[in-house]
Amino acid sequence: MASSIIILFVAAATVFFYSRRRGRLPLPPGPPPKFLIGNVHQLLPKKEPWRAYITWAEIYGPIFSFRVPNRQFIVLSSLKAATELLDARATTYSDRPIIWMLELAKRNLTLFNMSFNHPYFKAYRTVLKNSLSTRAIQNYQSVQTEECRVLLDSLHKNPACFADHIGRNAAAVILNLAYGWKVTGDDDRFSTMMRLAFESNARLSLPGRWWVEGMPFLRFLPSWFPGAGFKRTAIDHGKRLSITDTVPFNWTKEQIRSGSYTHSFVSEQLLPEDGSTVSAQQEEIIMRCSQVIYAGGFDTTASSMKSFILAMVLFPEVQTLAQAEIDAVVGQDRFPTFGDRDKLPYIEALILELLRWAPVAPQGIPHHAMREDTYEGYRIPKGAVIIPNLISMSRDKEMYPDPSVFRPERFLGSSPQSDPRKLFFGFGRRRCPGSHLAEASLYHNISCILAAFTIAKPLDERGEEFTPPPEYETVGILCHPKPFQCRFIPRNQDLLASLSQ
Ligand code: HEM
Repeated sequence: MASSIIILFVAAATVFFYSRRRGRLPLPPGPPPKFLIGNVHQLLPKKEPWRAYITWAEIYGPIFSFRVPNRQFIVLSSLKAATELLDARATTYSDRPIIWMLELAKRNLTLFNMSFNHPYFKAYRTVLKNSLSTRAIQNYQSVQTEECRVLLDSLHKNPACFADHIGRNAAAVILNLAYGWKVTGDDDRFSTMMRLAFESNARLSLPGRWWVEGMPFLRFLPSWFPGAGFKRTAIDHGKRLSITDTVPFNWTKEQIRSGSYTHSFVSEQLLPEDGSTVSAQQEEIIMRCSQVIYAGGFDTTASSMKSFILAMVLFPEVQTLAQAEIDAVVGQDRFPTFGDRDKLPYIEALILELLRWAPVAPQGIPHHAMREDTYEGYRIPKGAVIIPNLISMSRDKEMYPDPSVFRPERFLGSSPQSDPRKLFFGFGRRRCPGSHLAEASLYHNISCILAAFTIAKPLDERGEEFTPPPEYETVGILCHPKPFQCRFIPRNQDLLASLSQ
């Protein structure tokens, strides 16, 4: 009896001592906060807090912290810190912070914002993992091939609007894949609806834009109250977003009912091969998955494709090597196909370099610490927002020497540099489920564009080439190259003529 009491006492003392010690650990270093507002005044420019993270990472190292106003942020700027925490301790770090504007808009059930503990979370991830696996996405190669031909034809006929053609291509592939919907023109009904919804979502989730994110008690203000306009904004945008829940999904259901439908993610899920009935709950999960396929796959792929065009303008020697590989393997009398992919290692390395050189989401998507943790002598408080600072990782000189140079050779040879897929598709249980589809789309579009055209610097009014500046703008959490000019010089007129046949 006495020995049990002693053991209990020692155990309790150890727990007490340990928790005290943990409590005493400091937060990671960071810029000194101001009394009430924290570091909000230093997160500039407001739309692009990741620019401040680059500077702070240089000053404070691979793990630093800041506060906005009473929300604690921890920023991970090295692959080591990100994988040791977000991958290796995934059960602690796979939640998402609450975005109050999305809560107010009643958008908390989309996968991007859904809590790791939500009963639907696992089901969502399983559906997406299975339907976007390397094997499953082969079903969509014909859609990607067909839409790539439309893209090449548009680039040939109207090269000045290349960014619009790229956007249309990304939307067309995703809408066809998700719902079996064929985009027909520039004012396509579903493309427009989804784009507007996407803009609403980006606006509501803009980091640093809304006071309520740092002072959640503001959400209790009645919407008529002076200064509570943010609540009305959330509700208005929420209505616009909710249309995308039902309209495309019900359209596909209607097509299935009529007996004439195109194979898509939704049709495949609603008509299981074993003939089993889909419950109302499963139907809701399928509907929400189809929505995140669009939300996750549209702007990301479009951004990467625009960065590819920019990279080819800025690094013509890479383009020459890539075209030489395509000519040697594929020849000049047909376009590359998915079947050629394994035989085009330089193109594969070019795609990896594209993911690294131009991170689509420079600050990733924030994670959330579900319990208190310690790392490298620092305390990570429960509830902290964890930012994977992908932009700084992409510029890590030890991992990627000469980081601003676009050099696919980094990923070739006997000692390739660190695989950027470990970073740029995210971490832990929130890792991007669309990575295989994204890479397949990039491969097909990039190899076909390089087979068809040489992308060249634009000409000024004197007919001389000039170099467009590599400038980026941020929309929500995603980055795009700012509009720039370039030329698409046809390499093979016969091949291009075959597109119109
Ligand atoms: C170049 C293309 C793409 C890039 C760079 C990219 C990158 C990312 C990143 C960094 C995350 C956050 C992971 C994390 O929280 O740690 C993410 C999440 C996600 N991505 Fe992608 N992605 C791309 C394409 C796609 C595509 C094509 C789809 C769908 C077809 C997709 C669907 C998603 C979804 C649904 C999530 C949320 C996962 C969750 O919260 O559990 N992405 N992506």
